[in-house]
Amino acid sequence: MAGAAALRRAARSAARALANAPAPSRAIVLPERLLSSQASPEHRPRPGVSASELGQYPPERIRNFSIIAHVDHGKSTLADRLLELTGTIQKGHGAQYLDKLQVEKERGITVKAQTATMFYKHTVENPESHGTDSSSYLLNLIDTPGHVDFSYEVSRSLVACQGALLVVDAAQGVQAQTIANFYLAFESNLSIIPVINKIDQPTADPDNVKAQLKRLFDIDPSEALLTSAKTGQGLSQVLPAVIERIPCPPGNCDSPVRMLLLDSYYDEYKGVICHVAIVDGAMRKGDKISSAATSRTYEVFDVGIMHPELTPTGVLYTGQVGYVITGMRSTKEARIGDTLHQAKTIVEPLPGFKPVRHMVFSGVYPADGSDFEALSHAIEKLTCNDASVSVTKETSTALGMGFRCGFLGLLHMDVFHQRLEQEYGAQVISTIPTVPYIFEYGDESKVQIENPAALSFNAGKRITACWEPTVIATIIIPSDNRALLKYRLPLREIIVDFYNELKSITSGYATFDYEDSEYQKSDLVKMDILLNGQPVDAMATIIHNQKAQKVGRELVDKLKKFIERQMFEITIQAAIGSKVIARETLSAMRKNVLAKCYGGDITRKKKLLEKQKEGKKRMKRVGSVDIPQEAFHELLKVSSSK
Ligand SMILES: Nc1nc2c(ncn2[C@@H]2O[C@H](COP(=O)(O)OP(=O)(O)OP(=O)(O)O)[C@@H](O)[C@H]2O)c(=O)[nH]1
Repeated sequence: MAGAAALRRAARSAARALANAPAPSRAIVLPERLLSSQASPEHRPRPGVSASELGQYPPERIRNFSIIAHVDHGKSTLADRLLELTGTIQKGHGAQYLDKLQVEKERGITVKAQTATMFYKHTVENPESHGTDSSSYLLNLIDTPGHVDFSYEVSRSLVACQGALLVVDAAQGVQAQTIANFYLAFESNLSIIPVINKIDQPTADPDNVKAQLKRLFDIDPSEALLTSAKTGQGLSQVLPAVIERIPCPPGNCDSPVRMLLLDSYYDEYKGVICHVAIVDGAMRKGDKISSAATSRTYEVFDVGIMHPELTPTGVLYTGQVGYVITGMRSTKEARIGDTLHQAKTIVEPLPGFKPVRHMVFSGVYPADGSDFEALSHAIEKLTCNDASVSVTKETSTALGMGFRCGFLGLLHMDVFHQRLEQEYGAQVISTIPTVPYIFEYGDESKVQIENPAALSFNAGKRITACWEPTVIATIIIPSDNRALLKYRLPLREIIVDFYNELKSITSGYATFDYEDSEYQKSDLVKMDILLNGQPVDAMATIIHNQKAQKVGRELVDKLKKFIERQMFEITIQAAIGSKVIARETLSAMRKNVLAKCYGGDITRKKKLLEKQKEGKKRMKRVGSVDIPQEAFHELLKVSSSK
């Protein structure tokens, strides 16, 4: 930790040196009433922001910062309060302004990083005149997700920032993602402002949290701000600290324009909207800009800031963060991490982002086979708004045509499915998620297997070795003896239910985070599931050899519960190669659903038939056996852990 501390100090002094804004003597803290009453006139939202107005904010009057924290420590609530404080949004807009997606509102989690531009008047005492000096600042705030699956979003957001508010719950203290996020920010050389939030809670213990921050990150306790995003207490300290402790963005105002493409999404009416951070120069409406990745040139149709909705300004200057709309037809053209620059100039591309590593793969198929085109369209649209999913077409004997998708984790996969349903009305069946394994054949060729069905043990090739991905897991158990545990674990073991189990055995107290690590040699086998003797390719899994027997039995058992009895007997088997390791039989059903409709009530009969049809939509027919979607979902829980 000593090395880290020295690094940290060096980073901080470099950051201070970068901040060429004169160091104010002491900030005047805004009165608390500002937080509870209407925002003052200069902070009220304005209908638009003109180019000349934006021109009044050179880099030294700009601060770009992010809010990072462990899940639920209060990032989005704090972001809301800051937006209210600066008059960017009105009070009483409803919860979590920046969590815009339905899935975010329903789950109460942030999935997508969101940027908002605020205007803020900073007032400092002037010891010479014994009065006060005020200057206006443009602040770009990026609210980031807290869950480990979305740390890629966090690391991307940090590239556009020079500082971060590290929010820590005053009662829970430092948790696993606090550590992960601190290091993401620290490695990006950001100035870190610790914010101990939720001090209104009866169990709040800010002194203890300060001691943890000192011990783990060498943060001076006097640097910590104490806030309650709920009551407003202490919030007036936050923006003055942002101005004073975070350096302004670097960049050359006189160079041709060069910007980093931070994110992109597709809007039905406006087309592709790119979020950008201007590193050098200025971009104006009508300008021609080129992509360093594709060399394509586009005209700037619209440019502006997120205030917090898209607000056209006609221009963006050095250090500013905003949006640009060009003639891009698909987000495939808008590559995240790309450098956009003035057309016909040669520029040094910006470093961009580290490539996404997909941890979990799963097949996504239409619940109703005829809907493939609709699903294809929905996936294309959604991947436009979530570029961290990888998609390739695949065909399954059991499920027909579908897609193999790569995700950052299981929550990410879940959210993707939910968004497909909610935002695009797609009904999907997903297959058991798997991690990417590596297999070596006798001729020393290696393959990465993202779909267990694709692994062939007997196609004339002998498998000589296998490797599986591992992670370094950090677990914090804040009991009487607070402990930080670090383990290397196989990725497969943590992708399903591990977190829930950890929470349940620690009464909800343990927190968990992981980072990907190297591949490790392992003894793996492919297990097939057979229904009436037919292998269901979509249910094949790769599993540790010594667990195969137990998991096979559980899988077969589970399937028996989920597959409805049909007019004939069904045998359910788990097999490794030609060896059956578990077997169950589902006896034939005698009555059919319409048998209940005695008396010939036609409306009732129709209703029942419709209900049956609805149910069928979520079924997949394998051979002659109907399998409900839940069966696929439940299988993944069994096939992962234990
Ligand atoms: N008592 C108290 N509750 C707070 C405070 N700040 C936030 N909360 C509550 O804590 C919960 C989580 O807050 P969020 O702002 O959603 O947390 P988050 O860090 O953005 O969560 P993710 O986006 O999922 O990572 C919500 O129920 C908030 O109302 C606070 O200062 N005091």
